[in-house]
Amino acid sequence: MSRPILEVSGLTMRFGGLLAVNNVALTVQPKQVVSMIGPNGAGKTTVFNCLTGFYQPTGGVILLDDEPVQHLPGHKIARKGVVRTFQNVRLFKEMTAVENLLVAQHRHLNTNFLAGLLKTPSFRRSEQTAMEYAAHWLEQVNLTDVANRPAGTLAYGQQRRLEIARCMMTRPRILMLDEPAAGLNPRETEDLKALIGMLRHDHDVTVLLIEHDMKLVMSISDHIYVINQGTPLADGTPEQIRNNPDVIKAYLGEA
Ligand SMILES: Nc1ncnc2c1ncn2[C@@H]1O[C@H](COP(=O)(O)OP(=O)(O)OP(=O)(O)O)[C@@H](O)[C@H]1O
Repeated sequence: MSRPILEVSGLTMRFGGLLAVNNVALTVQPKQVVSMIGPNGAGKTTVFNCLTGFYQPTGGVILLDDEPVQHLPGHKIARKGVVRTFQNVRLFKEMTAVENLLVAQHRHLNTNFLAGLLKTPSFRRSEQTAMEYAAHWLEQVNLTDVANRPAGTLAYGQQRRLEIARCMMTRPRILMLDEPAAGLNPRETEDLKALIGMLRHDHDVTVLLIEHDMKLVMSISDHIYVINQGTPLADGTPEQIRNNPDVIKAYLGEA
């Protein structure tokens, strides 16, 4: 097996008297789809917030390609290729779908002020490349037809796909999706599943998923971590998790 792209040990996050994340460990191999499940308030989003530098964890080690990153701010972690979506869609609603993708591209653009003012050939080339890349991703997520519509007017499932495309504009290595199927109908969830599979197979992306839709989790994950009240309860393949008595009792029994 290759070296883990992400290895988390002893991750702990305390908010005053509340231990929201207690000694969580995760090992993620490149190109895997790894899911985190657990009831509401289990601490899953807090783990995401620690992994993306939004919170500085109270304790623990986060290794990205063997390099400790638990002390780094969010923008530095993003630069290392870790990007995420949020539970609630966070698009620029007044901007068109394609504009939403172009704003994510700024790091790869030639943003030299003078070059932009003078519209130098290299600036134009970099603008052209950004536009082509945005068109590519709109096509990949099947949104070419609505490229010029304000993002806020798109159907919910389309907005979710646009968010993923926006993440992909930054050429991530790890894509973290927080409840991407929430609010989707069964067909949109199937589209999402196909999209995640395509990202992994065609774009070498590693996917970390928080999701309550057990059918999706079971069908797409290589490995699943179960968290309960901030504490790891079990981890394993979908088959192992499906047959784990503690998990059945705590979660799957009601699904
Ligand atoms: N910034 C914060 N300050 C104080 N408490 C917080 C903060 N963020 C999260 N919590 C608390 O930490 C616990 C874990 O919350 P978290 O959102 O991580 O759970 P979750 O598993 O993602 O839940 P859900 O499935 O509902 O999204 C909750 O009790 C929550 O109220």
